[in-house]
Amino acid sequence: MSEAALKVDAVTKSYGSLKALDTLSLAVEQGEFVALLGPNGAGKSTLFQLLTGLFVPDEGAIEVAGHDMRRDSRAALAKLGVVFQQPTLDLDLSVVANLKFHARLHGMGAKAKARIDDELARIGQAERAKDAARALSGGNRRKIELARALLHEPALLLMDEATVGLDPGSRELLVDYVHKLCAERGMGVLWATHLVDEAERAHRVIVVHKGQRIAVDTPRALCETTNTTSLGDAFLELTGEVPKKKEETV
Ligand SMILES: Nc1ncnc2c1ncn2[C@@H]1O[C@H](COP(=O)(O)OP(=O)(O)OP(=O)(O)O)[C@@H](O)[C@H]1O
Repeated sequence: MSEAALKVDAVTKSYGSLKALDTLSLAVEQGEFVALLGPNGAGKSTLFQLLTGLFVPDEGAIEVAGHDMRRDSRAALAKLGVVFQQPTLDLDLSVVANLKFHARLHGMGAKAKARIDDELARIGQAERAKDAARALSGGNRRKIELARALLHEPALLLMDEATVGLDPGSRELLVDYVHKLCAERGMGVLWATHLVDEAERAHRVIVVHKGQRIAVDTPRALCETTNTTSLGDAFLELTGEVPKKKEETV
């Protein structure tokens, strides 16, 4: 069997007496789109901080494409692409300069230019290459962040609430594009969200609540086991929390 894009084995992380993650295990196979669905405070951000090497787990292990995050973090991180919830482009730099900076961080050398041109063209942003990032809409900035995350051809793409703040059209486009990436490139995707409609087309959905994995299955199987007819109702049944379908303005 081929190597998993991601393996998380019984990971625990506490802040003082609060267990933000409690012996959480999950896997993402190559070419698989896995949605990590949980209400605010479920522990999704904490998990992503561990997956990106910002913090280490108190217990448990993480492997990216066969590389242990603790023992071989450089190799593990080289196989990882990330789009964070918070914008991370330098708005004063051009689109292409933002991407070149990332390419240098990954030591991409001479092949960087071709990879940048290719990813920008695929995501429909080639003609914006020389524009300042500041001149782009929120949806287009997110596309540039995604193109950047793909430059070094990661085995695993992490999307951390990556649609927050986007209009419904841009949200849908991003979800579609990432599904296509899984199918065409065989990349594993872990898509963290609190929005149930973004998880509906996932190959598998992992429901997390209060730091624990409470269910993992296909959307259809989650409905069957909870005797419900929609993923939203299954989520309510499993967590007791009313699911969110779209960004709510406060
Ligand atoms: N630095 C911290 N110090 C103390 N508690 C924290 C810290 N970061 C997170 N927590 C707590 O840990 C729990 C999990 O938080 P986390 O941010 O990982 O959840 P989340 O699912 O990503 O939610 P959100 O979408 O609101 O960020 C919450 O109860 C949160 O209050």
